Amino acid sequence: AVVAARCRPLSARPLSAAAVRLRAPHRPPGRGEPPRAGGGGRWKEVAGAGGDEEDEEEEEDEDEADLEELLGPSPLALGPGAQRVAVVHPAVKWGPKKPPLTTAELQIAEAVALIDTLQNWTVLEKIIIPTKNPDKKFIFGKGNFQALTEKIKKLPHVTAVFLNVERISSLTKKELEDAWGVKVFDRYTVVLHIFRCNARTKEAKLQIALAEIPLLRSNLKNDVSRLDQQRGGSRYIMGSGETFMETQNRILKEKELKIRNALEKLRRKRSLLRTQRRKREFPIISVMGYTNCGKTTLIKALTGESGLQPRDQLFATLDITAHAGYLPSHMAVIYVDTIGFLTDLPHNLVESFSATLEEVAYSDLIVHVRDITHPETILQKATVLSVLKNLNLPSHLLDSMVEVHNKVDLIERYKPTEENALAISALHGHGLEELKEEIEKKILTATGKKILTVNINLEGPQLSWLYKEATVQEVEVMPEDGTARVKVIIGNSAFGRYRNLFPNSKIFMP
Ligand SMILES: Nc1nc2c(ncn2[C@@H]2O[C@H](COP(=O)(O)OP(=O)(O)OP(=O)(O)O)[C@@H](O)[C@H]2O)c(=O)[nH]1
Ligand SMILES: [Mg+2]
Repeated sequence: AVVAARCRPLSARPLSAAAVRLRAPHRPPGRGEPPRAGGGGRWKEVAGAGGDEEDEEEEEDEDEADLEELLGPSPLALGPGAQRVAVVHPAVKWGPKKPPLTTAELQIAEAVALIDTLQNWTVLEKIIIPTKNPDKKFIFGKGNFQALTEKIKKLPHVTAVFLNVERISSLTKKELEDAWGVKVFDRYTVVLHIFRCNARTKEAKLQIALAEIPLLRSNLKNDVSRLDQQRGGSRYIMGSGETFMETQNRILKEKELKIRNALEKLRRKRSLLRTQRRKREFPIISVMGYTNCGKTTLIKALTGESGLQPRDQLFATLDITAHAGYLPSHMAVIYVDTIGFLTDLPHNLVESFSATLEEVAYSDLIVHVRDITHPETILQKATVLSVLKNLNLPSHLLDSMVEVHNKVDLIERYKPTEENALAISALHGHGLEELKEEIEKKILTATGKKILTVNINLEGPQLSWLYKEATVQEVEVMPEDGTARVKVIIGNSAFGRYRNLFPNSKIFMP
């Protein structure tokens, strides 16, 4: 079912609590102790980072006021109004600019999917227009542009044109709007609008505000050149010695700095969270993939967490969230849900979210989910891999990545062609046991943990030591001689210490 977020201006929505501290629902689990039995523990990121709570609260109130100012209504917000859209796709049919691995039809289908994501926007018309070089100012050749203009003018119900290019300059936008008599949006504006509709946490909102700065800057340039023409030269603001352009630029720069600082602050708290996760030694698994491939659905299936909301919508998830689950040997792990990728996602937008993605570098394993039913699944894979490559992740993370082919319930007798790929249906729960086994294998390698059985004397301190320092899975008591066989998951260093402390304990390696 489509549960699209209703788009309201930012200011109308209350700011959510800062998303920073990792806290289990009831009490924080001790080391090696799973977050909650049964595989459904919900991990929330909530305000405050521990330590001196009162000071923090005061500081937070101040921050809150600052943030509210930064996150005030944006001049670029498109507003909640309905739009009836003509999607225009400039198609390069030949030459070096022709995109590989896709067709104009598939590209326009994705553009339509982006528009469909917005609740009260509808696509009335899809137009593919050939062009040699979509990067040119007017995108189309003269003849094609005229034909297109006539076509658009004959569509009286259309209120906006979505020009499926990464970005158009505000000057071009204005000229096109004048020629067509309707609003014109590029991919950047549409994706930004979707992000704005879906942003829930402060961090996501700040990232969007940051992504807007380059747009505001280029708008400013045009406003100023228009003003200059109107005013015929008097460019200084009285007495300040600063031109209008300089003042506005300074204000933008200050705003950008404030946003970056606020983000930095949130991130510092997040790194604390990371240390906490590390301390508890829960392996971290980042679930990544193209938007709408089923990441959230998979995490929901793996953790049994009912609060997660997968949606048939692009960019449903904008915030990184952590969720606890269990592997077959009862090892507790944390799955991290991430923002989805998109081909030709405007560069600035990716950049503003890349700090969020940098978190991935701290995980122990990446699971790459693919929607194998999507006609562009190969292009999507290439996009995801190229973004991952640009994140400068440690090479062992890229090498150990688990590739998952999702939605196989929609294809009869699906068999992956890629070696090592696992076929699953996150929605129907097929293939999840095999996936968990595979994840466990890789996690054990990545974290240097071992699963082994040790023989202990029940009268000695071994058992309580193991409970404290490792994850105890099974205890089989031998009443006749007062010993027990204990199956544990244990890290390398703990294992070394165990051997030193209890040299006589018998160890059975698997
Ligand atoms: N048929 C089928 N549909 C699935 C499966 N997994 C996910 N879906 C559907 O695909 C859509 C997207 O699922 P999500 O889990 O929200 O995808 P996501 O990757 O988290 O998407 P974003 O957060 O928007 O990037 C939803 O409508 C899901 O019900 C599957 O195994 N089979
Ligand atoms: Mg999601």
